[in-house]
Amino acid sequence: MDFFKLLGTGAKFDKARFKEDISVFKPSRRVKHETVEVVDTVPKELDFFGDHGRQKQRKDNTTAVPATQLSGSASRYVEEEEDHSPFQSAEEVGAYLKRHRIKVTGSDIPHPVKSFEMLCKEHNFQPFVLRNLQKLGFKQPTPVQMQAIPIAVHRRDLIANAPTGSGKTLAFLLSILHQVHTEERVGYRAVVVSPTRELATQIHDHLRNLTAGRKLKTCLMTKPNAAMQAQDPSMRQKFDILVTTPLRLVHAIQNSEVDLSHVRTLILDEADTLMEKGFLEQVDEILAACSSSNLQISLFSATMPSSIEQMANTIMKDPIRIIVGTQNAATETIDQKLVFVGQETGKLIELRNMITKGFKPPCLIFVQSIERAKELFHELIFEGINVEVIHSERTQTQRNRIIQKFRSGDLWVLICTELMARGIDFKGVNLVINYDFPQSTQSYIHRIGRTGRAGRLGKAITYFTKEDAPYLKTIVNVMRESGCEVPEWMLQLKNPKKNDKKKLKKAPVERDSISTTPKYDLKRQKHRQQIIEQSKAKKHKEQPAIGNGTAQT
Ligand SMILES: Nc1ncnc2c1ncn2[C@@H]1O[C@H](COP(=O)(O)OP(=O)(O)OP(=O)(O)O)[C@@H](O)[C@H]1O
Repeated sequence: MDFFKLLGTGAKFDKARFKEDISVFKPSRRVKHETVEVVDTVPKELDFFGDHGRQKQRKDNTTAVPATQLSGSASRYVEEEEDHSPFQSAEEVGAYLKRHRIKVTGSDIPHPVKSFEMLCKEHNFQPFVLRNLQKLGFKQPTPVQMQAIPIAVHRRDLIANAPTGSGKTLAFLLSILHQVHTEERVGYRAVVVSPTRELATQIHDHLRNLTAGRKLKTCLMTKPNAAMQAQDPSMRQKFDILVTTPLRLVHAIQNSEVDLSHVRTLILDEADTLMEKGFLEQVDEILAACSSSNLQISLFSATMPSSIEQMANTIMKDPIRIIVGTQNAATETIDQKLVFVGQETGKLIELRNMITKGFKPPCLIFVQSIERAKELFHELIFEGINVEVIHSERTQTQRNRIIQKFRSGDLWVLICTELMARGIDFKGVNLVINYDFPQSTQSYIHRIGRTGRAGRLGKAITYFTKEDAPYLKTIVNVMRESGCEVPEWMLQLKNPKKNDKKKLKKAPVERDSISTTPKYDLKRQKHRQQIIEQSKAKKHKEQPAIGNGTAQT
């Protein structure tokens, strides 16, 4: 215990430096080659792989990611003089797509746009869209925006696979704005479905910024909003665009609180997760309620396994498919690192070691369960770090408050579960720690994708124990695909069997609890707790029945 306290005592934060760090929360077009501090801290006795297992130390402040690697998906953030004149030939289109690492397949593919101005000139976008984009600091479309928007304007079904933080949200929101603006106002005409309430709220906020100064009405489907529309059906006619989670929308459909018969655009954000068991039935119900024969469906995600694409094809008409960069890879601006920690206890040692040496907040720490999130929070709260924990057992108000605090820089470390792995856009996150090894490649890509967004540099560290070692190759593959340096011997590791991967996805690896309390004490605590609970239950049984014969607790 004292040993851990000792490790934690050095945790100090330089407020001035932190203020400087959070300035990157502001939108920026330029890749900032900030100093990326790599703290290579595996205690020697725990360094299973010795020096081989470490990435090359990087303490430079200029070429953390070589400029050449920033071509393609990240090139939009590097100021470059582009020719914005219309395309003259198919060859020119091909060369442009290649330069921005956009692969597009399908029939009759519309040309990409080179600039937001081209949306007005060639696709009749309203000038207010351009004005609002300028106000928000968006000057050049990102590769996914260049190609996805014209496809949507041509009302084609779309499957878009682009890296985390590459601007997929703006891609689908701009398409929606163009569509709804030109139509008669008869209620909801566009619906965006996203897997979590946090993400839906973020998308809705983004939408409100884009529609500022216009009469377009957007609705974030919440319980009170649904109840209001149930009480007063005339309200439904007033809204144009709906942003929602699947479950909330299905409730509203079942209670006849919404009318989706005029919906012409349906966006499934984080589509691969929405098309998985658990959400799929809800998505089916939503599709059935969007009864217009003219329905256009778009799927967006940073990960799109082929099985999901096949399933998606069954609900789409002649879709066009976009892949930006390498399919199902992590963003290239993230420096990824794997750290062997021996056993569970090694993780806390490693984390405290890093805190002691100093790191660059804001930092997100992912664990595999709510219980573990609570445990880790209890360990870190006494470290003098500004830390919070977020998971689905916290109330919505608490969750909103925590997210707000993390965005504003009041929180330095946020411990979270898978709830925060997808879509959430914290621009300035410097570091993601996978305290618990992710349960799938997709989870890894999305988790680490909370850093290195919009062309910024980021760092991701994944701890692993002996129990995780059989799955290591899945992460090694992602690292290699996204241009990270991986030692040859790691590449020689065996891929886990399909069945094992499935098993891991269903249930995480069993782990000892996160605690610095010796196991013996923990057992005693548990035993004491059991005795208390048994005596409570006994008392409860012995209580006389009251009133109608029901015992009150
Ligand atoms: N054209 C642009 N120029 C500059 N910044 C942009 C542009 N488009 C989007 N961004 C910014 O990039 C960041 C990431 O965008 P967004 O959240 O849409 O990423 P995403 O591709 O949906 O990521 P994820 O897969 O993690 O959900 C946001 O902060 C957004 O404001």
